[in-house]
Amino acid sequence: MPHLLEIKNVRKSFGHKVVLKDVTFNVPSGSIVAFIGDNGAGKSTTFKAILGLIAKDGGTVKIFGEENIDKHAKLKEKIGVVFDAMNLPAHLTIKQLNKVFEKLFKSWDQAHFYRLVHAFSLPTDLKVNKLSRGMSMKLSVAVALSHNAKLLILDEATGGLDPSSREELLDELKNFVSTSKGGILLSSHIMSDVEKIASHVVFIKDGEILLNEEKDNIFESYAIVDIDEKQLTLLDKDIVVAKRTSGSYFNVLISDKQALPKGIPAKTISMEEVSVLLTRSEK
Ligand SMILES: Nc1ncnc2c1ncn2[C@@H]1O[C@H](COP(=O)(O)OP(=O)(O)OP(=O)(O)O)[C@@H](O)[C@H]1O
Repeated sequence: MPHLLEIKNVRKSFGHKVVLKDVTFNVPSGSIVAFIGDNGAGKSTTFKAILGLIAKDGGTVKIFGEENIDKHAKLKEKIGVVFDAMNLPAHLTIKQLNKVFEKLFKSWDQAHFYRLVHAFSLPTDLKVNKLSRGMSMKLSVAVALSHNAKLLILDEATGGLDPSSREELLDELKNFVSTSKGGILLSSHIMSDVEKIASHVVFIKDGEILLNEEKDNIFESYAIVDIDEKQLTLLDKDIVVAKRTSGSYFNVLISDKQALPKGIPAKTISMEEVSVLLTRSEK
């Protein structure tokens, strides 16, 4: 079975600025892939290239095995999208929106939509332009989750939400994947969210994928070691994922703690530390 989403060697430049360099990764069914990178790393540009909102310079994007999803209206409905600045009709209330989406989507699930609206504590009689930023975000996610999508593409969907709303939303995303066998690609700067729900993590820096790995594998096999130059020479180069100089020491992310030479202790790691080390690593 093809992956829900396959991105292969996608390239994009704006003028002379190369923004995406051979970006390659997949979203398998049943997975939640966290797309992580600093501001300006290329996450939104990748999302736009996936959705055909910008023309890519090269590479392929396959959604549900199809390269030109635009030609398949039925399949397009199976994608739920949440972008930072969503344009939901400003002068409609949630109740009115429900009616619009009922007509727009063949598989609109009103009961599910209202369940989410209540779970997210959203007011049904307030116009969209009177909702707070966090409320609008939750509404966008409720919409994306209510038309029987198989693939969700969420750009910063939990940013700006209070901790309890984030928890609620993450639970709904997990619920979506386990009940629909769908998949989610989400970008996030909140590493605690990534630790909680991601099955895979893809790190991007300056338009280049630095690491594409199953999350559990990172916690089981990866480690960060603080070592001096002499110890660095003892490390098997194949296990060095990223390296950063810190005074006379090196912080090194390695992919196999079993392969560490004796006497070099491995620290337990958090996704936050992995992310910082990867994004600040030297070439
Ligand atoms: N239309 C455009 N024209 C020129 N440069 C652009 C355009 N869109 C994006 N860029 C540049 O591409 C790079 C990647 O931007 P992108 O929005 O993809 O980053 P991001 O990873 O989503 O960042 P953030 O975490 O801040 O949302 C940035 O350097 C940005 O300035």
